[in-house]
Amino acid sequence: MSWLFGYSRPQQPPTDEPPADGGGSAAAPVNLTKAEKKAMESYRFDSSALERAAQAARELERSRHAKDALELSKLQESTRQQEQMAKIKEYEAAIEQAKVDQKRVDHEERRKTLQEETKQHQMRAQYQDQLAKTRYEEQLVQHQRNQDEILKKQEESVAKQEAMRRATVEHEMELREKNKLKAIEAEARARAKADRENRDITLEQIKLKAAENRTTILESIQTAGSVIGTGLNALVTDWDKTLAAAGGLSLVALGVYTARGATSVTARFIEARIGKPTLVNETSRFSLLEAVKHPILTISRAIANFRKPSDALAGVVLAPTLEKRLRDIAIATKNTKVNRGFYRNLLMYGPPGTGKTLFSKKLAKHSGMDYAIMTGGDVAPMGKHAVAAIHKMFDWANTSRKGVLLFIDEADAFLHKRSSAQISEDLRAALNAFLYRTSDQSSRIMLVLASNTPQQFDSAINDRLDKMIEFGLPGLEERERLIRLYFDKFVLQPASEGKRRLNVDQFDYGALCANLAKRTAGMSGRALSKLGVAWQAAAYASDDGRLTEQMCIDICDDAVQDHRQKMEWLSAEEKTRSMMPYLLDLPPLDIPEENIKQATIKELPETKEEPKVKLTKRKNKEDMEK
Ligand SMILES: Nc1ncnc2c1ncn2[C@@H]1O[C@H](COP(=O)(O)OP(=O)(O)OP(=O)(O)O)[C@@H](O)[C@H]1O
Repeated sequence: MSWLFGYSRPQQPPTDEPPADGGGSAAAPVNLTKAEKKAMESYRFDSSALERAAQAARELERSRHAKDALELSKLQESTRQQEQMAKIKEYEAAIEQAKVDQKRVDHEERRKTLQEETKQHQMRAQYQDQLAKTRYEEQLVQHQRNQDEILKKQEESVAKQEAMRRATVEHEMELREKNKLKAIEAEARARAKADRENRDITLEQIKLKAAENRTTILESIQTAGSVIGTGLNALVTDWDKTLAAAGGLSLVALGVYTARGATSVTARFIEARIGKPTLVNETSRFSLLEAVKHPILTISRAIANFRKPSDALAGVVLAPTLEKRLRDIAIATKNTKVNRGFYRNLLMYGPPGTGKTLFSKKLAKHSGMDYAIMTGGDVAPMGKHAVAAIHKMFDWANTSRKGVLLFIDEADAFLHKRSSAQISEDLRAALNAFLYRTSDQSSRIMLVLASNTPQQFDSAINDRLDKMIEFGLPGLEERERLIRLYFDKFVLQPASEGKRRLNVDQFDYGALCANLAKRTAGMSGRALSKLGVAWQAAAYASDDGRLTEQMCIDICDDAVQDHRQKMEWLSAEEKTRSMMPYLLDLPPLDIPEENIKQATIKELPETKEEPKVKLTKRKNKEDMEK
């Protein structure tokens, strides 16, 4: 509409000239100054615009497009209004956005404050906690101190009471003693007085008794003398009677002595054959008593004995060099048996569970001998009966036709040095008896001693030994063979039989055994055999009776940990004594094999000196020094 009022047109500058239309009514005074004119201009109403508007309105009214123009102008106006509205909306949106931003900032600020507050709270709580802990600890210490004091006081009081009690008892005893003495004295005095008073009567009685005794004895002597005299007279006069009496007496004496000797010989003979001596724990020898007690076992043993002699090293896993030595010994022993030669005495030494007993049994079986196992530790508890038991055992062994391999486990327990202060009189006597029975080479008894500490043997025992064999802990290869052996025996065989509830997962058994061999460094053959038993037990214990590879590894790791714990429990002295110096400092599980077996026993001890242990192959010196 602006054009209506003439806004759209350029405004004409006010001119100084008078308007042409002769609007003379408003004609300006001619002689006005410029400032006056300007002041007047501001009060003047310019009607030309109105006139122009009226003119335009008239023209418009006359125009054919007046309506359209009006519509157009309305449209333009509404468009402009909408634009304004949109701008207002934009402004409002911007204001809302600003409010949201403000809120976010406020929220952020509040969150930070909250965080800070939480932190402060936490710190305060921690501090308070610390304070409480310190206070509690102080209280505990105080409490402990109080307890100690109470305990001390109690102890003192108990000690005082005890002292008082003892003093009372002593006093009581003293009084009792005094009373007793007084009573005895009074009694003695009374008796003396009574004796003194009855002296005459007593003397009379004694005299009468003595006279009676004398008469009785004289009469008996007279009677006996007359009887014997008559008998002797008759004997001397009759010579036949004399001879018969002498013969009878001699025969009676002979009969008594013969019966006594025969009874003891028969008893010893029967004892030696029927039962096994008390000292022998286990034997392969047939005995009547054992056959009655365990008939099935005896029959199965007898059947096994009739079979071909087994290999001495079957089922025994050892290092190749040791295996070769033992094979030579087995062959020599067998030939000795065949040729009825003299057996050689052996000493097997080394850590426990390395196969000493196992090999000895196999050796006896292989050579066709009987074996008998006794334990050195059984001798000491027998006390003074030990000597008789040792003699009995040797007597029993000597009666064997096949020959006996006498295996003495833990031999050091009773074959100690005689000079040792620890050895008792009974044990010394037992050792002497043993030395006496083994002084000569025997074609009946092969002595095999096993010990973890042979350095303690008496020198005379060392003198009796012909061969000494060291059984070391199994190396990597031997461990692998052992694990294979026991995995097969305790897991694969029962699983393949199918009779028992045992299944094994499918995996590479060989690889597993090799892996486990690496993990079990330092473990003995016995420990590895127990591993096999543990696998079997784990399979039976599982829900489906299935043994997995992981189970095998876990059980093995457990066993290794247990083994390490056991080794740590051993005192250093025990480790040295039991010839396991390489266990003084156990290597970590992943240490390579060659670094583990760093030490071996080099020298057997001299008789008097303490064992000399030489550590060789020190590859990881630092580890050992630790
Ligand atoms: N070298 C080995 N080969 C196969 N099995 C072995 C070996 N060493 C030990 N074992 C297993 O350990 C068990 C115990 O071994 P053995 O009784 O022979 O040991 P040891 O050396 O006599 O021990 P200790 O000194 O404690 O008497 C054996 O029955 C066997 O199952």
